[in-house]
Amino acid sequence: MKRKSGLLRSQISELRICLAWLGVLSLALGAAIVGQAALFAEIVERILAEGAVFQGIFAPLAALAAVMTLRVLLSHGNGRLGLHMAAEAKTSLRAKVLRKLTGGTLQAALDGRAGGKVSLTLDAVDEADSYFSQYVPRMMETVLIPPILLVAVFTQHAFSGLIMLLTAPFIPIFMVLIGMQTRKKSEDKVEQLAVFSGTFLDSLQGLATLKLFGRTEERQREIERSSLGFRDATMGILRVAFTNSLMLELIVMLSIGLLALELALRLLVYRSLAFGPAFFILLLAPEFYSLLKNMGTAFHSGRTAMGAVRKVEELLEESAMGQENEAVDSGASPRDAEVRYGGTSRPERSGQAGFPADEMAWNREPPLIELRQLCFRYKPGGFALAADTASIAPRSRVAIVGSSGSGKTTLLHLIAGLLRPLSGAVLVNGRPLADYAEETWYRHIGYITQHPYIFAGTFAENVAIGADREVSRAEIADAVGQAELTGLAAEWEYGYDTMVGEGGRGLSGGEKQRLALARAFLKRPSVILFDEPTVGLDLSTERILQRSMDELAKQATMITVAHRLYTIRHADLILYMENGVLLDSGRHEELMRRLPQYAEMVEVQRKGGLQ
Ligand SMILES: Nc1ncnc2c1ncn2[C@@H]1O[C@H](COP(=O)(O)OP(=O)(O)OP(=O)(O)O)[C@@H](O)[C@H]1O
Repeated sequence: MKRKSGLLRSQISELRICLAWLGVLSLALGAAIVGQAALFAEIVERILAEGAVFQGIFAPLAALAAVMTLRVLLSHGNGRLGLHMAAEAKTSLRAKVLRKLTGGTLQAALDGRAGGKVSLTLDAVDEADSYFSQYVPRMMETVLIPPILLVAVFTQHAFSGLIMLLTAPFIPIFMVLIGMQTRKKSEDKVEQLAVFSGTFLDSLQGLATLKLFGRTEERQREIERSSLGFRDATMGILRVAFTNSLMLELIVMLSIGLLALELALRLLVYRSLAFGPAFFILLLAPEFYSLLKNMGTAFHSGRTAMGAVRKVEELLEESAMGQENEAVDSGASPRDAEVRYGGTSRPERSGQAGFPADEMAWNREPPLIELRQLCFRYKPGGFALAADTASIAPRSRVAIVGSSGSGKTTLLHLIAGLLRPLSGAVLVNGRPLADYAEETWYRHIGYITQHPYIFAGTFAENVAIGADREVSRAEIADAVGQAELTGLAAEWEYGYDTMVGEGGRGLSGGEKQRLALARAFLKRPSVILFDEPTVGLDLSTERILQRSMDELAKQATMITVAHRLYTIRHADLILYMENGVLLDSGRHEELMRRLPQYAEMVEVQRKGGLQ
């Protein structure tokens, strides 16, 4: 068994009380098993040896019924406790994962595959179930009950006890051997399953493309191949598992057989043992071995669960480390740490000055935003961004420009606080952004991306998330009107109550952006980040977008990743990015004069007719 992970240890320590109860129940269960065997042996001995009738065995029979009932109740209690522990542990693990995923930066959320994270949150956490519902209770039973049974046997007949003591280790040893044999096969199976699901999902997502290129049959064969691979891997494991359980049964049978032979010889040939104790030992032997066998089964589920918990732990460690580095580098405060770490205070970070959550009190008045020696990397050795200095005045219109991949979106995300710089800072009203509480900052920010997120819900609900308060239908209608979307909703049968997003009706790219605008009208942020569409929208949508942006910009600072010459020329400040470096900043005329790359870009855009 692998070393117990820190996360597992902390989960177990959270469940200390349940574990203590589990111990008490297991001890009582051990006593009940011994009592049941003793009473049963007593009754049989009275009937066979003493020829007792019903009156003679009434008392032990009643006691046996009571002990058996108690045993059932104790087993049930153990099961319930296991399930309770599993539920508690899963809730706590899932909460930890979700807190990390939602409390972290955009960067942490972007790292790795989305599917992997979903699988981690749902599947891996579910797999941890068997550790608490199976492995822990079975282990507790195996550690506590067999010694009780052994002591009981030793008190009756030491030699039989010795046989049980010597044969017992064969079962765990055999289990370990099976584990070693199936480990590689299980890993193969998981890999085959990943390949199979991957191929299947890819094919589904790209069905249209595959059809257009006439590649469906080829893909079908590939799916077939990977599904057969998965089947073979599963069958391989089942083959080993069946053979091994046969072997295991054989070991148990041989051990019990050996014990029975020894007892029979003592009883009948040497006559050195009475019937009662011999029968009692024979009743306890199957219980003893079956407990050890159960431990073997639990061992396997425990092993899988430990792997799953390890995966969860890696995710937690990864994001914790990433966030800590970023936060320390950017001089984040403990208050910030509290927001990002989901309330976990870190002792090594105390001593820095903290700021109250409502510190950002600019009362909807746009703040002064400054960039100071900003450095950022997604990954070591990868794309690097450097922005020395720039000052964004309140209510100004800023255009971030540059060629594709030059880092415009990255800079926008850094300004938004969605990414945290490795060094340097984004100053908001003279104070590093990291000093402010996340929720407070985001309350003042509006971000209109090229692909706004539309969640499954009604159209009205989708607009309403723009506000951080309860909003009336009239307010929603007003915002929708300002984004010039009223006509669209009016066409639908259920109007504002029409379901949109996943499972509902679809929206075009332009409609989605206007919905994002409606959200912004509802929120009225003092800083608006806008990722201008790269593809040309139709003329009427373009105009609506322009009018809406102009309206929103009256009371806000507008920072746009700009592609249209109109936006660029009318900007108060243009930030020109090249290969991740903020090369120059200034107004259109200034840059035209002193930055040949900029003049060239403008020329290309002009020729492209993007005005
Ligand atoms: N999550 C990420 N992880 C690693 N690298 C990334 C990530 N996002 C972007 N990059 C890389 O960072 C660089 C800058 O990307 P960015 O999206 O900021 O460019 P851009 O100027 O906005 O491009 P475009 O105009 O094409 O949208 C690119 O080389 C991109 O591949």
